[in-house]
Amino acid sequence: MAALDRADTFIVDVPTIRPHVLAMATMHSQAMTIVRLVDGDGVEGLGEGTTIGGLSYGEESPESIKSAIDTYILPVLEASDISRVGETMARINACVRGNHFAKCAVESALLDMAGKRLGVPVSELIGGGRVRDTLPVAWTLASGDTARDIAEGEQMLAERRHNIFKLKIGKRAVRDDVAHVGAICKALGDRASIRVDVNQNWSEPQARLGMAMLHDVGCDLVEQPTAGDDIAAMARLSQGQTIPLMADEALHGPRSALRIAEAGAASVFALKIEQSGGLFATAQVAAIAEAAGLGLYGGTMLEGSVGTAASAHVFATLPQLDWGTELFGPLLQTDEILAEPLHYADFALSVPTGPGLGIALDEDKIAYFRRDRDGPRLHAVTTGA
Ligand SMILES: O=C(O)C[C@H]1C=CC(=O)O1
Ligand SMILES: [Mn+2]
Repeated sequence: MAALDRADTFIVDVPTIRPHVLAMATMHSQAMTIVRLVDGDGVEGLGEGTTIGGLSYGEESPESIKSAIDTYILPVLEASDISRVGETMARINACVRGNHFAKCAVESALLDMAGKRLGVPVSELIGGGRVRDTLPVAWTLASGDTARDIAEGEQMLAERRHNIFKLKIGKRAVRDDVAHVGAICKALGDRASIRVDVNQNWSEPQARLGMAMLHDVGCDLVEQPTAGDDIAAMARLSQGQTIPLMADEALHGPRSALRIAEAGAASVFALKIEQSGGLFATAQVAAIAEAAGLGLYGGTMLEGSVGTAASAHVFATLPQLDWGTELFGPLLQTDEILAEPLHYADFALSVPTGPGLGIALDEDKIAYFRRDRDGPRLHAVTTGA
């Protein structure tokens, strides 16, 4: 039996190392909603709820994640035995609909505490347990400028940090975007895998043209070219094109995963712990993909180190992770909020080995970056597309 003793939910704004240009927003900083739970024995659990560009990516914002946790989820935790993670999450699911990002942050904190109590990493508490200690990590080239992207890619290859690159497209005309991708494939493509993410910004005819052209210039994968809620269009594209289509925004947990798999609407799933509704739900999405013969990729919502560590623990349980991961979120930020940063080397991220998530916050950094600190504030800065 464990009872909740203290909880703190706060938003942390950390600048990005350069503007990050996506089809729907340009990021200059990242806002992470961190939840810290402490039980009666002083065991602490951490979770993170993070999205991209305020409300421009999905239906939850940093502020709504905090409000859902404080107003509706904490009262459930106060009345629960929080050592029983599955039961506690079932109680939360019974009285809070949707709000997957908020639930994921809380489930992550509960699993962090459970792992610490049991003396095992969170990865041993998910699915069949941990099967790998390192994860291949992609980097997103999204400066908005082709020459700068190529220089950045060269630097990542020289440092042996990344040899998988995702390009954010969908903002410009299809042919201009393909020219940008083609130039990067030509410069880096024999030493790296180049993929694109359209973030739903193409119509079906644009996607038909774009996917065919992208295949011809040497691109390996197209992520969410069209609207995530139009499964029929995704199925037509996925079955009619040679280049593989990866589902991202279309995936919201096991039910949507089953619908997409049944419809043949993707050949790869981008797994995201927040979009799926938590770490357990992500493992269920992965199981559906594996049963359907689909490829797996470990996705990110550009979380900082807490959410990235939680994602890494889930992805470390997957025997087949054919497309690698993109768990580079902490590297996009100017400052690290962990006492000891996550370890990136040789094109891979090391999955933490300590009990729970295996991480601890840097309290000085948190005091400085939390939005509700005293003194001058850095507000999340995001410009529209
Ligand atoms: O996949 C997305 O849409 C979100 C994200 C992942 C990498 C990146 O740069 O943005
Ligand atoms: Mn995506």
